[in-house]
Order: sequence, then C-alpha cells, then structure tokens
Amino acid sequence: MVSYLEEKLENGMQHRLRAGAVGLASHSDYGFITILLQSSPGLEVMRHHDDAWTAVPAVSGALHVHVGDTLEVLSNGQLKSLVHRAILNPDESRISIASIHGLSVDEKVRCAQEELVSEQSPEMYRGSSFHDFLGFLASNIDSYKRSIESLKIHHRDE
Ligand SMILES: O=C(O)CCC(=O)C(=O)O
Ligand SMILES: [Fe+2]
Repeated sequence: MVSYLEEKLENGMQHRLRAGAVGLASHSDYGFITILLQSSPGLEVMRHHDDAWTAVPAVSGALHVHVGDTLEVLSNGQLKSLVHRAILNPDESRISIASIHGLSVDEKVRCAQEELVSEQSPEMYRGSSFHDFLGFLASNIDSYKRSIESLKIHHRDE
C-alpha cells in the first residue's frame, strides 16, 4: 500500500511539470473575501478591464486580499470577484495559504434587496449557499465553469 501511495503521489507531484505551467487552474473563490499569503511568486490575477493575466509579486509578509463570488452576489454585481490561478516554478518550492471567508454551509446569500434592487437595477444573481456551491463543483468536476455564472439571472430585455 505504501508503494502504491508513493507512486500515485510521485506521479501527481507538480515539480514534474514544466516551468510556467498552470498549477491551479483559473477560478474565482467562493466566499466574500479571500486573504492569501504566498511564500514565493506564482499567483496571477486576471485584470478586470482587459482580461490580461498579471503576476502578483511575493512581498515578504504581505497579504493579498481579493473579492469572492459571494460579495459579487451581495453587491448585485457592483463588486466583481477576481479570477486568478497559480503558476508552477520547478526550481523553488512554494507555499500559499488562502483563507476564504463565507457564511455557514446552508446560509443562502442574495443581494441586499431594498438598497440595491429596483426596476432600473434588477437582481442579477440567484441566492445560493456553500452547500449549493459544493453541489455545483460535484456536477461540474471536469469543466472550468465558474459557479457564479450558473447564478446569473437572465432578464428578458438583455
Ligand atoms: O496558490 C495560490 O496562490 C492560489 C490559491 C487559491 O487560489 C485558492 O486556494 O483558492
Ligand atoms: Fe482561489
């Protein structure tokens, strides 16, 4: 059993991949905000205005904070969640710690109704919970779809 595990783990080791390969595929995080600490470069974010990938420098002790899907839903799209990914570097080991902040598993979040929804500005996303998100992941395991796309409400005049 040990050799079975060793072989599987060794095959899955990311250092076997070429430099610059994507280690963690493009995604946005569930939750309101993510607070992330990286020990060396690797994190890349997609710029909102032109979708270009931009490396986030690893500054010792600096925390990187970004908006997650739940905050996009809560703000009715006024704040956009950040698409990001992690790139491999076979010469340097890298540790990243991501702390993703959300509500309890069955708590559905939808946007603030009275403050943000009107005839001119209709609700843009269906409410959903972390439980719903896990269900989405399980049924889209082989695709790179973002769960927030599945929450968008399509209004008739769009
Ligand atoms: O390793 C990284 O910098 C990214 C980690 C990440 O995106 C995540 O855990 O959601
Ligand atoms: Fe992430």
